[in-house]
Amino acid sequence: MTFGSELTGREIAIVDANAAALGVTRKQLMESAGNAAAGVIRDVADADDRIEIVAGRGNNGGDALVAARFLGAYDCRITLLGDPDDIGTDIARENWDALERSTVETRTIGDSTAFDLSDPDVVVDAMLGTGISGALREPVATAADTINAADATVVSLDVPSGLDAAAGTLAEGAVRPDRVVTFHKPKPGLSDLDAPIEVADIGVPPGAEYFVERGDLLRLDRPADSHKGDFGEVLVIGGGPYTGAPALAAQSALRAGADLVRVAVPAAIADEVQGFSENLIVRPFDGTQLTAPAVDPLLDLAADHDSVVLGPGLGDAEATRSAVEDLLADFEGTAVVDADALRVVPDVETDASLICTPHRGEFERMGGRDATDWETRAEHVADLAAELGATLLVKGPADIISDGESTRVSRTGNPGMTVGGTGDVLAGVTGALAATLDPLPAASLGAYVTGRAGDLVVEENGYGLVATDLLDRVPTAMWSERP
Ligand SMILES: NC(=O)C1=CN([C@@H]2O[C@H](COP(=O)(O)OP(=O)(O)OC[C@H]3O[C@@H](n4cnc5c(N)ncnc54)[C@H](O)[C@@H]3O)[C@@H](O)[C@H]2O)[C@@H](O)CC1
Ligand SMILES: [K+]
Repeated sequence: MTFGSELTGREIAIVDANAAALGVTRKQLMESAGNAAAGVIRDVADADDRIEIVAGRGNNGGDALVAARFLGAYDCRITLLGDPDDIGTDIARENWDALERSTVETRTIGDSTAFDLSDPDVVVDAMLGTGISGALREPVATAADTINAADATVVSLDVPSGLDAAAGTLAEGAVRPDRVVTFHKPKPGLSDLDAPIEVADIGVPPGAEYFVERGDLLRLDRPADSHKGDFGEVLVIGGGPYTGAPALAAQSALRAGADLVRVAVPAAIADEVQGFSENLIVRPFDGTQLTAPAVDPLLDLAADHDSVVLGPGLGDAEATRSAVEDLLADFEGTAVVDADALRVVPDVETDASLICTPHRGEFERMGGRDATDWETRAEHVADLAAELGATLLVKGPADIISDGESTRVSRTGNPGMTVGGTGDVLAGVTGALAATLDPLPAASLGAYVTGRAGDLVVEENGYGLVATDLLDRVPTAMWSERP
């Protein structure tokens, strides 16, 4: 299991979009949800019972419209709260249209004063599901009061209307059901209810929570009222024997949306690094490579950033290795650790939250066990992540991401990306994402976005990709394919 045992509103949207990316449309899921709901309703209803289905204009209502088709043998009436023209989604509207052409009795009520129930035995509450926002508005509020006052068995679909599944709290006047049939997984707040809860399997494809897919992009948010600083400041520490790597990581962090990126490199190469781009803010430290005297000033600088990318181009000199060790030992923030800096991770005690980005060889040098198939390797990645207390992103044809508790697999990317420098791009992108997201989603999206950027390059140009090609595809991969 990769997501939690309960899904919040955003996670449901992610799983739903990932299911679509894996070939199972939301309409198919709605069909299964409606069918499962009808099964529970048949369970509570006698053959000659009168069933009132109260549907809202969102997909929660859509589920009930499907259920009504499966309940053709019953004396069943559907009430749509609001105007059919205002039905919020195509799939709910298609199901409404289908019902209207059928023999099922339908009516629409827009005005709360007109809401009534005709003494039903069973009421199906499908006014609001996980799409609720704020306090109950009319006509839902009055309908909920009427349903709560009715002498009928109330079955809520997915959640009782009025339960805010993001917060796990009940709005005032929420429906008080006798039974709940919830779809795919329990939602926060359901376990606090008195009513029995059934979880219906609606055919979400296995893998929708495991694979990192397009739906995961829904974790990215850039609201219109954003301020400078909301998307984080990133410090890249690298360079010495190599100059291009830290510059590439820093530019990638900028492309991935960080507000500000500083790149700390040895003074001897500062001009050369600056020469790669006028967008870079270079912060030199003394010397030709990272050594002990730079550690304290770098720790001070790092404390002012939301995340650090440590490693690109540092090289493997002994003095650098022990400086990296000292740096990590005293750092308490979030760091993406890449390249030669990875060597010290198994031996270092740190309070920092680390995201390590080894390729397979580096993973084995860190103590990870190899495997010929990626499913087994995924277990080994989880084992080492748990042992190290770090998040690992192990690069390969399928990137495996684990924090020891949850494991994800990203399948974007292509053989053209074995070229030098793509690892620096991944580290920079992940560093930018880690400035605002938790380590596991940051690393998962870092892998997905960098791989997808590489796929976009290859789709356009064919193979012969170089790492700098990825830079301007990073924003495209992040934003233009967001569901
Ligand atoms: N994987 C999924 O995401 C699936 C979701 N399904 C269903 O889809 C539901 C979510 O659908 P939607 O996202 O369309 O949202 P909902 O159907 O839960 O609610 C959206 C509607 O409620 C109105 N509304 C929101 N807050 C209100 C308030 N406080 N007072 C009165 N009206 C309010 C909105 O204007 C909108 O018309 C789930 O609960 C579930 O029943 C199922 O079809 C199966 C698959
Ligand atoms: K409901």
